[in-house]
Amino acid sequence: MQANGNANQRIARISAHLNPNYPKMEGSSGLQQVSCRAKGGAPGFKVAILGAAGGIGQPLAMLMKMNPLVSVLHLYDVVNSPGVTADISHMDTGAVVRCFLGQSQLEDALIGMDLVIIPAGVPRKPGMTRDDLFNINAGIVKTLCEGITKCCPNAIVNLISNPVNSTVPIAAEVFKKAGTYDPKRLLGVTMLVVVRANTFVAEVMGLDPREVEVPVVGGHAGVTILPLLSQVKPPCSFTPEETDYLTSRIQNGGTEVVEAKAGAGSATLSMAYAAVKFADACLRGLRGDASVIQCAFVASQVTELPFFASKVRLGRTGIDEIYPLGPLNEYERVGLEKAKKELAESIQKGVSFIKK
Ligand SMILES: NC(=O)C1=CN([C@@H]2O[C@H](COP(=O)(O)OP(=O)(O)OC[C@H]3O[C@@H](n4cnc5c(N)ncnc54)[C@H](O)[C@@H]3O)[C@@H](O)[C@H]2O)C=CC1
Ligand SMILES: O=C([O-])CC(=O)C(=O)O
Repeated sequence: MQANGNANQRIARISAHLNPNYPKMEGSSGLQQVSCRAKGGAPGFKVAILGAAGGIGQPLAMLMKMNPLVSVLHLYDVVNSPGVTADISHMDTGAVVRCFLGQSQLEDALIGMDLVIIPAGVPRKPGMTRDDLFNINAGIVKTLCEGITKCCPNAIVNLISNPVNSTVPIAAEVFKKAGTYDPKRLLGVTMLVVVRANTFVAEVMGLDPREVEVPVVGGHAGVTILPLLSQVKPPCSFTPEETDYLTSRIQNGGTEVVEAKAGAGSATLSMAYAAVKFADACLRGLRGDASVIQCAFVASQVTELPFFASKVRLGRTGIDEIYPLGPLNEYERVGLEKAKKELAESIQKGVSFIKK
């Protein structure tokens, strides 16, 4: 009897981890869920993904479940998160996975998180700009960030939802309103353009993309995406034609995928890869690793604009240092002026959405 009692308690505990609605889910087999939870849980960080059932969210959840720095992984969405959680929780890696479904479970999803990754929102279709997503995604980001202010105001936030040039200022205003804003902890994820830039430069130069580092500064849409080809590592020199080709391909990489997917969304797999690369950098910073440097769209004094993407060093409390742009060539100086003009409007649009 005692043994059965303990076993039942274990099953209940396991099922509750998988879905906080347990035992409301009694119709489903508790035993089926026994295999869904790793024993104990590895030491590490607690990470929530908001929008976890989406095109980015699913592969992102899978890759975060594989990250040894993650001990607890909360998967939140307004639809389909139970299926994604059940699926991913069968992976025999250390992180414990928990499901959260619908607005009423948002706060539970966020309590105690160290890192919150937000890929919630609608993606582009051919013919749309990222800014065309503003009307829907601004409200989604606002609601999710209000949850963060209440439940994990000290978490690092990685914001993926587009238009990043406006959603990051929206998040900042929500946090300011709640009195929880710490600019060191809010990062717009621009890693995908860096990943693309490394790949495209490697292709042109006949290099291994893993050995190429291209700083990409500015923002995350069209001309606001400014690759600094004069600062590529290893040092490369490009003809004017190569510079034009690479700049344009990097700036339009998102559109290239949107068009190839022909109405079925935008980049999801490469984005999940980039998001995990970036989240891992944030977690290594939190752990105290030295010299963790990535590009991100952050509150910044690098230019006269209040937000700008450039290289940042990540540490125990988020951003430890924001690096200046370094020497630019004439092509990049012209690009910078164009980028700043569009960025200023997108930032203001985000700020006004909350301040209106
Ligand atoms: N920063 C970047 O480099 C990139 C950003 N994106 C952006 O990421 C966003 C998501 O893209 P996909 O995953 O392809 O879209 P998707 O439509 O496949 O997935 C979005 C998910 O968000 C969920 N969602 C909607 N409203 C929500 C809410 N209020 N709370 C929680 N979840 C909610 C949906 O249910 C869905 O599961 C888009 O805005 C897209 O433009 C996409 C690629 C790159
Ligand atoms: O292009 C889009 O809409 C999605 C995105 O931000 C990217 O792929 O860089």
